[in-house]
Amino acid sequence: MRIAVVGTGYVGLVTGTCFAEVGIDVTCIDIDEQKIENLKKGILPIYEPGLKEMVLRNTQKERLSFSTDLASSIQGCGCEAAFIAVGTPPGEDGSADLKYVLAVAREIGRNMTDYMVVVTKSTVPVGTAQKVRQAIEEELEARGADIDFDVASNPEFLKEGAAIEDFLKPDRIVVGVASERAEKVMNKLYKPFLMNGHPLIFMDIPSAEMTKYAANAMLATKISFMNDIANLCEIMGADVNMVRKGIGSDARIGNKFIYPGIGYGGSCFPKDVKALIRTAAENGYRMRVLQSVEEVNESQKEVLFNKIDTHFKGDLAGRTFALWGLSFKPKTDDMREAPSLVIIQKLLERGAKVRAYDPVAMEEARRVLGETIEYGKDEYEALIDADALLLVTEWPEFRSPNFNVVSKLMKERVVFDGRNIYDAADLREKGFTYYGIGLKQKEQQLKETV
Ligand SMILES: NC(=O)C1=CN([C@@H]2O[C@H](COP(=O)(O)OP(=O)(O)OC[C@H]3O[C@@H](n4cnc5c(N)ncnc54)[C@H](O)[C@@H]3O)[C@@H](O)[C@H]2O)C=CC1
Ligand SMILES: O=C(O)[C@H]1O[C@H](OP(=O)(O)OP(=O)(O)OC[C@H]2O[C@@H](n3ccc(=O)[nH]c3=O)[C@H](O)[C@@H]2O)[C@H](O)[C@@H](O)[C@@H]1O
Repeated sequence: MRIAVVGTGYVGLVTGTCFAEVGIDVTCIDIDEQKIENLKKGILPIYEPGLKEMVLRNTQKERLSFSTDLASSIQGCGCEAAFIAVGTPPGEDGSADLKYVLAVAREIGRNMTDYMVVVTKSTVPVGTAQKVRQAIEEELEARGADIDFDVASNPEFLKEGAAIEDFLKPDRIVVGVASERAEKVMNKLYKPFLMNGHPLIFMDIPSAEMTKYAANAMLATKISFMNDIANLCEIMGADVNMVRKGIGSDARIGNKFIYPGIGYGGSCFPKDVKALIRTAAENGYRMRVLQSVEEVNESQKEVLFNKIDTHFKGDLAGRTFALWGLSFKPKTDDMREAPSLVIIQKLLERGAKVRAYDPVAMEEARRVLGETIEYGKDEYEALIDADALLLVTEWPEFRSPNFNVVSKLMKERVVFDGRNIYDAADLREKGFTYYGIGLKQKEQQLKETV
């Protein structure tokens, strides 16, 4: 079986490589010539655990190849499906910008020679597959070509940092189709991934498109809800870690995705929540819950900075802050909508200095932040003479540092833990002033004043 995957970013590259891994012949296509040249040499554009080895293995076995030429990847080569996996960034009004998706659809229409299923893998609003169909039909008509084709919607649910595992062993695969022929092709493609009993759920195309937004919106809602609860815990003298365990053991609620923190980031939750709100507004409906989800998230990104500002009584100019973790979450180099960016910007605005360390995102951070901050060679170097440590991304290597070394390196022993990964009592015993998210700050303050 042969397929083409257009767009070799986080989703396209993982999708193409995982399909190749199960024996399908895949061509990954991108308009970025440098990216394709690098991929041909085994240099990956992104950091994703296990991906490089898998790319190399499958290119060596000649099941996976890279090209900038979409035409030759779909013409007369028995290509049964073309996946569109390009970006759908937010436009100015929050709606998903479909120009990249539709540009690919048009190119497919200009070049296809035989029946194929054109699959939208990108996250796109309801109605997009229909627009893809129309774009292809217009191009075929302009060519005077009478070629049968189908469109399908196959949203992707992988998480960065665990993308391969998520793709190979998905909780479910959702496919929206409008014909039996398309269903057959998609069934054949995904059969190898169904060995573990995970369901392949076929549905109509609009429902598949909506499923993706509903999933991300629900996950974002869980996070904002917990952040709201965490903030209230702090005010009332409760401990959100206890509350999290208390509610998470109810199977109806579940113990996953209820960790409070400094707001959700990344390329998807922020943009997809905005896009769904926008879609609803365009159709005369107000997504009241999601508007609040977004509002809570925006203010949550400032929570750590506000704690810092309060602790230092507004006197931040000239101080040095060590920041551990720059990427929006561990195991990725992705800096898109990372809460670290908000914290850094606020500290710099107040005349403070930031020295950061991240195991893999420093190159990407340099691209975004330039030399506005300093970069440590490792987590300990970032701490030298720092007024406080800010734990921003919970990379495994930050979980149990040697706090004796930490305290010797720092000017002041203050820790602001944006992910609640440290034991508050233990750190306080070691002489640190410790701030987490939603912890018993009130009781602590009371104790301190007695
Ligand atoms: N990043 C993630 O974890 C997930 C992303 N998604 C969705 O998947 C889509 C892609 O996201 P990412 O992979 O993160 O994007 P990305 O920005 O990492 O990659 C997109 C790629 O498409 C290429 N491209 C743009 N126009 C093209 C064209 N005309 N022809 C060929 N290539 C073209 C770009 O050069 C880039 O390499 C988005 O809609 C996103 O919402 C869905 C699930 C997970
Ligand atoms: O559509 C997408 O692109 C993807 O978006 C998310 O994946 P991702 O953004 O890679 O990362 P997550 O692990 O979901 O984390 C998102 C954000 O939520 C935060 N988060 C997550 C979980 C939690 O309990 N608390 C919390 O604050 C993380 O720190 C991070 O900033 C979804 O989890 C994927 O299913 C989806 O495919």
